[in-house]
Amino acid sequence: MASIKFTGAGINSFPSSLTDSSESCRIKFGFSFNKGLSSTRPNMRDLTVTSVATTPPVVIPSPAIEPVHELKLVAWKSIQQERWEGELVVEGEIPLWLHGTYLRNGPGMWHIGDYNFRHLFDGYATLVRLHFEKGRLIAGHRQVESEAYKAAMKNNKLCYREFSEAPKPDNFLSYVGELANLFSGASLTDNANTGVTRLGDGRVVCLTETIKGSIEIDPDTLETIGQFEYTDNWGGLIHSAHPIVTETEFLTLLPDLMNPGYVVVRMEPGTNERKVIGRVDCRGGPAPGWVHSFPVTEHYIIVPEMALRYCAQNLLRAEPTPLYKFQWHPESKAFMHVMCKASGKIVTSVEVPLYVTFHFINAYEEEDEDGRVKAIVADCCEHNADTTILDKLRLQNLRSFSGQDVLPDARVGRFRIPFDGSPNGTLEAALEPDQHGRGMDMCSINTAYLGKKYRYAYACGAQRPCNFPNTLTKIDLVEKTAKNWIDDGAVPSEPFFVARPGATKEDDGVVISMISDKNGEGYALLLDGSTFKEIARAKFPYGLPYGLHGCWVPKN
Ligand SMILES: CC(=O)/C=C/C=C(C)/C=C/C1=C(C)CCCC1(C)C
Ligand SMILES: CC(/C=C/C=O)=C\C=C\C=O
Ligand SMILES: [Fe+2]
Repeated sequence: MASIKFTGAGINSFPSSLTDSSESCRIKFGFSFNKGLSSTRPNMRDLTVTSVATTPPVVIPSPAIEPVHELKLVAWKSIQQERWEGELVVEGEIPLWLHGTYLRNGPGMWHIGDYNFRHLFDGYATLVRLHFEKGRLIAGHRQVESEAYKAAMKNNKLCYREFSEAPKPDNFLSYVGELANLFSGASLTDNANTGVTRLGDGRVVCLTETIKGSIEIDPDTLETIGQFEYTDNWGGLIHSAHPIVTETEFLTLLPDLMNPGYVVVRMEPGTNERKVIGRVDCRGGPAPGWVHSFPVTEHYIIVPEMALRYCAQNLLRAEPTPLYKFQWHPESKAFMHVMCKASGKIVTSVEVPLYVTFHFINAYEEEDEDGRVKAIVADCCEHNADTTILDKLRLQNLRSFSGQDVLPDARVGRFRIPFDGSPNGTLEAALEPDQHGRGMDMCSINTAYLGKKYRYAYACGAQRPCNFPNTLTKIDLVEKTAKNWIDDGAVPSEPFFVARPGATKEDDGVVISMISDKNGEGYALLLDGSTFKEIARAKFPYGLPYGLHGCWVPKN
């Protein structure tokens, strides 16, 4: 394995035409869809119901390997049927101004037949939709029909490389073929299971870390429209799972594994063409740090270089390592680079304390009394430079909570990146982590404050003991306090803030989350953005898987 080397300009330099793959293997998937449907592509309208009672769930046969402590919680269990839609009964009051659709994406099916996936991030994407109108709530979910998902259904086996799972080669020749496919990108998954975003032009795209896993969907029917194809010649295989998307642009980072660095690209609404803003070379090695997300300010793009780095050898392995496709290189140090958005020039690059993060929360520029930028502040959900969080997200760990407090501590990590030429930046907790139970991930802000000085962040926190963040928390970065919401034994998904139209206060709006409760059921929850008190909830016909990230599609 060690003798295999990447050749060419970089893993992100292969032409995208080579990354496409056919549905090479076809057999039936190991469970049936809704009753009465003969086709594997049922029409969404056939499934629409007006009352939750009319759609009995189709139950999937139990997985072959049962968890040690069987929980009723369904957050980590595969979705029970491919799709559903119906109106939910609302307890409490949905504000009449809330008009639009909240979409949430995330891994929702973790098995193929009787083969069980290992890691949370391996699951096939399940989209959930909450449509709010005139105080009513229509909900639905549907699987994203990626090539990886469709091939698994047809062949009853894994056909593409997922986050931790890889197809098993039958013999040495197919192993060599598999390696070739890895270099060309053909074997990488397009399972767009991380998030969903609404582009400035209104198109809605599901995303993951592989570029081919950018899939356009219809926000009304949740139907898969097809692969979102980037028409530039940049090609490339991987990008950040969390682009920065506004009404005027789509910004993302393309890690270059061959010549360690990151290319920063921008795409305008109405186009599929990414244009290069600039490039930053890594200061540590041997490979770029993992960039699941990155922050921006009004004038700068911050490129994080984490010591948890992509690892060519681990990319080639069929069996997962404790750090999956990554390796921890504390000796290589950690850095934050600041690129000017207008010129693409690196204005400063500082060494920072070691850190581990999936999610940046926000960043802003700090000015001196003459209005000159003196520093950048960038906040993230920081796991105390402890990489074990990745392994804690293995399904076996998530499914086997025994009452022990096994969730590693996390905090709001605040970087300060000085502009005075100092070689170092700082990283400190922005508030006492006990305020949010030392759990911290899956964050959102009022998007009107993106890149600007802000006060509030919403995230999942912890009430200990726990094995996963189990509260919703509203962080006040000025008062350095948190308000926490909990339903004992439940797992809430990412709290998503939607501002009230016309609001002038940062926290004037609602927070949407979906809860998987201890009885195996689930409900949509609305909290008041300011008081953080419940204003409405609506039970789903059956509990849904955890899910990851969401977006808001306003109705004009
Ligand atoms: C769900 C989530 O948050 C992250 C998903 C990450 C994925 C699917 C990463 C996939 C990858 C490969 C299949 C090979 C190349 C590296 C990497 C991008 C990690
Ligand atoms: C759910 C999660 C971390 C929780 C830890 O406390 C990370 C998800 C990352 C991908 O979006
Ligand atoms: Fe994420």
